[in-house]
Amino acid sequence: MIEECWDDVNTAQTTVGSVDSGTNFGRGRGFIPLESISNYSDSVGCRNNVTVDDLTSSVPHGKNMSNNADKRQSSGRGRGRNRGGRGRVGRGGLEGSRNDGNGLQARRGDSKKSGHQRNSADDDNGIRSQKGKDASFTTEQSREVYIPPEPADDDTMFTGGISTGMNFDKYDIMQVNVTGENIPKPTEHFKNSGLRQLLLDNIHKSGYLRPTPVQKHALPIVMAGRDLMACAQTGSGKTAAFLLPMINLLLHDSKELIVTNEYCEPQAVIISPTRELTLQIFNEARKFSHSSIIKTVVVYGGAAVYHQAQQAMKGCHILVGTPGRLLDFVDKGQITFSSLRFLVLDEADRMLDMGFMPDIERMMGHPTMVATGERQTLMFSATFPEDIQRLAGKFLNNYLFLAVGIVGSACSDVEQHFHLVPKFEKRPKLVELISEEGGTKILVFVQMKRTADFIAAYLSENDFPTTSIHGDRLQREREEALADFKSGRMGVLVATAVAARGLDIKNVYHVVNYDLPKSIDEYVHQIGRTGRVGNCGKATSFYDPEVDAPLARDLVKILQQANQNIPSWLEKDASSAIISSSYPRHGRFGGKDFRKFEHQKEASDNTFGAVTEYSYSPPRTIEPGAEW
Ligand SMILES: Nc1ncnc2c1ncn2[C@@H]1O[C@H](COP(=O)(O)OP(=O)(O)OP(=O)(O)O)[C@@H](O)[C@H]1O
Repeated sequence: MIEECWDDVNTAQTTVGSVDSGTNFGRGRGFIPLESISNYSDSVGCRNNVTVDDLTSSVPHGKNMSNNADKRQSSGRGRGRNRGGRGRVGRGGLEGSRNDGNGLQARRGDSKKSGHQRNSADDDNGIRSQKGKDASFTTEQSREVYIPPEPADDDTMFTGGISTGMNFDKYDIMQVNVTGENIPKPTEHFKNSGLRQLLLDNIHKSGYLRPTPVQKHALPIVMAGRDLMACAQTGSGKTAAFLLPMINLLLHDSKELIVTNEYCEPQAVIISPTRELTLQIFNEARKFSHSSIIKTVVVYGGAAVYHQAQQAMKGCHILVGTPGRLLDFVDKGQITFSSLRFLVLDEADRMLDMGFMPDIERMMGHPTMVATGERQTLMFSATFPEDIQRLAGKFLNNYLFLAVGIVGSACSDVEQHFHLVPKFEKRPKLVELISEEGGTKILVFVQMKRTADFIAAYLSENDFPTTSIHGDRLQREREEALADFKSGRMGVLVATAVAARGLDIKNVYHVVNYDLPKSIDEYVHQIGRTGRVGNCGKATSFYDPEVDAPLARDLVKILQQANQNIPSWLEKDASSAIISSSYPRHGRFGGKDFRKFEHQKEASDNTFGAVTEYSYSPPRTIEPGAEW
């Protein structure tokens, strides 16, 4: 596979950490001229053209398609130019691909060399192709050999996090439940948590003053060597909750790092569902282990395999990866699990759903995988449906279950608004909303990749600097889009579900669900991109009764739990809604550990070492609305 990639280097356009200069706001990198995707206006916002069904097919319908292709080729702007260029010089060129009229090429054909199907939906729209693996490994997308920029290695790595907001103190009154045997006591402060000085220094440099509830509980649990399934609301510091104690143990009880010319044996593997989240966790791990001997490597789809292999072959204690790319290295014997001490599934419910479970099972069943009980397995998410909890149980050993707040509930710092908007009125409504707010730091979620491009182009044409992120964009473009949004170069980011989970972006004040997701859990994650670490945020959702009615009941429940206003029309829809069979039916609001412990009721003294349930009830309920 590496040879294949080297071949790519010779034949395809090579990008080494490139950030193109772009042009003006709205017409810089990532800008697609609206005229080149004019048939999309039919699909997204106007009547008398294509239908929702059309939107779900792989290429758009409409007779303008070939014209658009021509325009795209000749316009020479934005992605059309890049892709045309790649097609010309890359192996196979444009063969086997067709233009989707959006400045993008819908890829067709096979990838027989790898046995993988070409499919770009590895982490898109919450649905992952069974065939796709981390499909970018072998897709046409990877023909641009992308080597990501070197990660920061100075003090700037400590400045990326979000500063705590006015509601940070309210974390202390959240209800926390820990169930399982022999529960360690929570720690109140970082300084007496038992973390090593190096970690305390890095925590301090990161601007953390006090641990969040999930950190207070997870730190001693992980440091005690226990397995953990943890659920805490979005933006409440789950990443540090597993990284800090893990790095502490890797340093405190250090073991020889095993690496040869052929393979590397990481001591901790962290798996997450999307590339950008994986990259973010990698940077967090580097930040917390800064100035230590800990080496961290990242592997994810869409970036050059040979480059990642080179990094891994230098040896790493911590390996962060997306499942597909990680498995590819494992299959080639370049990464083995023989020295594994920690296995972390971030966004664990997503990692264990139907899309990713086969990959996870393959890893868990790998001949080199260390058995449960001999490794520590940690699972974290803001949502943890009961049926997924049950599935997860087989990968854990006598674990503790930690729930901060109501499992699967939305962050109460996010003000949630709903507008009844039929699909043909969404576009003007979005422009109205964005105009009211001056077009800055607004994250817009859509369901379809092509909708993302269309809306991004449309907003750009209307002088709102906008970019997009979705599974059909090249990895370089995805990372640039995110960087542009983070830096404020682009005020609006239109995203599919690739950006729904985990991404931690400063100053996102407003999330707009242009399209509501199909599951309530994804809704919780999407609106959780704002209102993080005690900051207030706002989420506005366009509710199209024709499409979204099956979600109404769950939405009402989420709004009730977060003490939010519930529009009467939504309540009405909820009471009359027939739950669609396409909607997940699992116990979405399973608020507790599904396991039953003998003596669970009797154990109320919370004595260290003898407790089966540690429960702390706050003296008063949280009423976020009162302060807004
Ligand atoms: N104790 C703390 N004090 C101050 N800031 C913190 C603390 N812990 C974490 N943060 C910051 O809070 C932000 C959110 O953290 P993180 O991304 O880990 O949240 P999360 O719970 O994993 O969210 P999600 O469910 O969306 O993945 C980050 O910017 C992080 O740096």
